[in-house]
Amino acid sequence: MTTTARAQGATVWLTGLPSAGKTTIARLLGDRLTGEGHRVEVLDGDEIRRFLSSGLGFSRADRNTNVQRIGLVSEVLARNGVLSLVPVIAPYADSRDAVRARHEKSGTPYLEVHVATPVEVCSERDVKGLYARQAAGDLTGLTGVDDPYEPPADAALVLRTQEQSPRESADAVYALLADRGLV
Ligand SMILES: Nc1ncnc2c1ncn2[C@@H]1O[C@H](COP(=O)(O)OS(=O)(=O)O)[C@@H](OP(=O)(O)O)[C@H]1O
Ligand SMILES: Nc1ncnc2c1ncn2[C@@H]1O[C@H](COP(=O)(O)OP(=O)(O)O)[C@@H](O)[C@H]1O
Repeated sequence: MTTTARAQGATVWLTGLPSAGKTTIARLLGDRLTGEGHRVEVLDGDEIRRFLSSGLGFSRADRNTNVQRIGLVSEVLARNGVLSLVPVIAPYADSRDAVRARHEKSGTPYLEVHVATPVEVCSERDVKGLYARQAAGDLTGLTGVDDPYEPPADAALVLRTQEQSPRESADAVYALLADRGLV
């Protein structure tokens, strides 16, 4: 057991379109880190929206509120030694920048990972049927289709998941954490 004594936490924010692979990668990575003895939390977007952000929709203002709430929780966890994995779309650069600034203020590591799966691939995967609903006219404001997604200009890592297995993507994030001395 060489890693359990480490108290250094971090936020790893996985940003990308619906069905890009954010949740899959966070869960695989979380399992690996937990198995190695790290303290890990996955702040799942859907779950947060059922509780902490219940009542919020998908307007720009509501998405920003959602992201700031999650950013606050994640920073508190990370500051206290947890590796906090955040698979949340966070489509707006200014929202993500505010989360980054919150972490910088407390000297807490914040790593942005762009799960950069092209929209054509995401809409093929369509894990939750959202792309089909948008195409059928049953849903509007879908990120990457008829709502904005501002790709990060300064991501610590960009994942092209259409060319990788989920395990390879999760391992690439693990390698980033290792490179930063966080695992
Ligand atoms: N209009 C629209 N646009 C985007 N996403 C939508 C929408 N309606 C519902 N959903 C589903 O909501 C899931 C959680 O979204 P997030 O909290 O990550 O979004 S945000 O950061 O607040 O923009 C998000 O989860 P993921 O598919 O895991 O990304 C979507 O499945
Ligand atoms: N390299 C990869 N990384 C992550 N997911 C992948 C990858 N290749 C294929 N997939 C598949 O893409 C889908 C992504 O779904 P999910 O993780 O729920 O996306 P998101 O959380 O971004 O909405 C899953 O069915 C997953 O198996």
